[in-house]
Amino acid sequence: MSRVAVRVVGRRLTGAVPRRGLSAAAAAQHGVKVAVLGAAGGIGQPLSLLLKMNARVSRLALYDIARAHGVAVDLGHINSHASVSAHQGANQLSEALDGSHLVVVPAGVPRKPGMTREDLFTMNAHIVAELAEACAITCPQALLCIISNLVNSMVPIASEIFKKHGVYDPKRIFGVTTLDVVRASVFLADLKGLDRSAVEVPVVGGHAGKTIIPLLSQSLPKVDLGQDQIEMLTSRLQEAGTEVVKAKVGEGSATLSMAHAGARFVSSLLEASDGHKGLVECAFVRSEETEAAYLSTPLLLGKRGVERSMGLGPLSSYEEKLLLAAVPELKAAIRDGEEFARNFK
Ligand SMILES: NC(=O)c1ccc[n+]([C@@H]2O[C@H](COP(=O)([O-])OP(=O)(O)OC[C@H]3O[C@@H](n4cnc5c(N)ncnc54)[C@H](O)[C@@H]3O)[C@@H](O)[C@H]2O)c1
Ligand SMILES: O=C(O)C[C@H](O)C(=O)O
Repeated sequence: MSRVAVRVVGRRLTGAVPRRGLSAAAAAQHGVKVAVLGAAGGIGQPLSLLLKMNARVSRLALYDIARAHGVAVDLGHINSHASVSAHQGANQLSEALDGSHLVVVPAGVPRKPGMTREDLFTMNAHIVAELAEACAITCPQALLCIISNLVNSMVPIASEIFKKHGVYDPKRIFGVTTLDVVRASVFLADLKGLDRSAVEVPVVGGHAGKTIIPLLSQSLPKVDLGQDQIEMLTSRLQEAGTEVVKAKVGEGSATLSMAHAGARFVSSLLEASDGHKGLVECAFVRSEETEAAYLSTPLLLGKRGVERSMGLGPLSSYEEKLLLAAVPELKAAIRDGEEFARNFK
């Protein structure tokens, strides 16, 4: 939930601590390999660029069904630490994944105006299931970060595929919802004239329409808002993806802000894997908080992925109502994903 590392006291997050860098020598020693699946896409390219600049990444494997070579050669000319390799086409997927510590998946089809994220289910379910299966076979211990929509269904699909292969660890499979947190911070900061980089709003639930729930009552710093402002911010956040889709008039959905959000999430995971304490990010994971088997909540990150969920915290009555409305929608999306995975292959 926080771009800077945060200290955790109970479930409250207080005080920023400096983010520590890593020397190239230390990074080489750590030898962290990150694979990007869908690396030549609208998100994949800027995300790969940001990961190329991350000192914790020493090997960056770029996989796509097309155009991976060009992107890899281009990024390979940047004089940052990570080496870059290209893997193009299904027969090169396992070499991309081999030895990966973290796999990030922006592969899939984006929305066009008039579509919902649910409309992407069928196309992206096949893509995510195939990629998850390859991960379960080749790098079952890797942290798996799924960006592809519908996130609310894709995480259950990947989880079921891992279960089929007997390698499921719920602490390692994430639906990336960081863009919601980033947007909520911007929208709140702009409304109140605050420094955008100094505002954090936890966003829970899922990543589609009414399942996106900003917990404005738990913002840092605490901000006084009228009910009309809370409702305006909530509905803007729930429609923010559509705002971008409309603005791009048929050229896809959010890519640059998503790349930033994805790079932030990966960076937090790598930092926590490296032993840094107190890092909290929201993500869509296996959950016991509600009747929905998967939910986005703030998560304390540790060496092996999720250390523990920080829970939902004290909700306002409005936030409780939002959650109540989201749970049936989440359960349906999760059921669709699980059903798809059961019938896969
Ligand atoms: N989680 C979020 O917050 C969030 C935000 C924005 C977009 N998204 C989603 O991310 C996905 C990608 O968006 P985009 O704008 O980058 O789309 P894009 O079409 O620009 O890129 C997708 C890439 O995936 C590749 N691809 C397709 N099938 C593949 C396969 N089987 N294996 C590997 N690569 C494959 C394509 O070749 C393409 O390069 C969409 O589903 C979109 O809805 C999620
Ligand atoms: O809205 C979309 O389709 C893409 C993404 O989920 C977003 O929130 O921008």
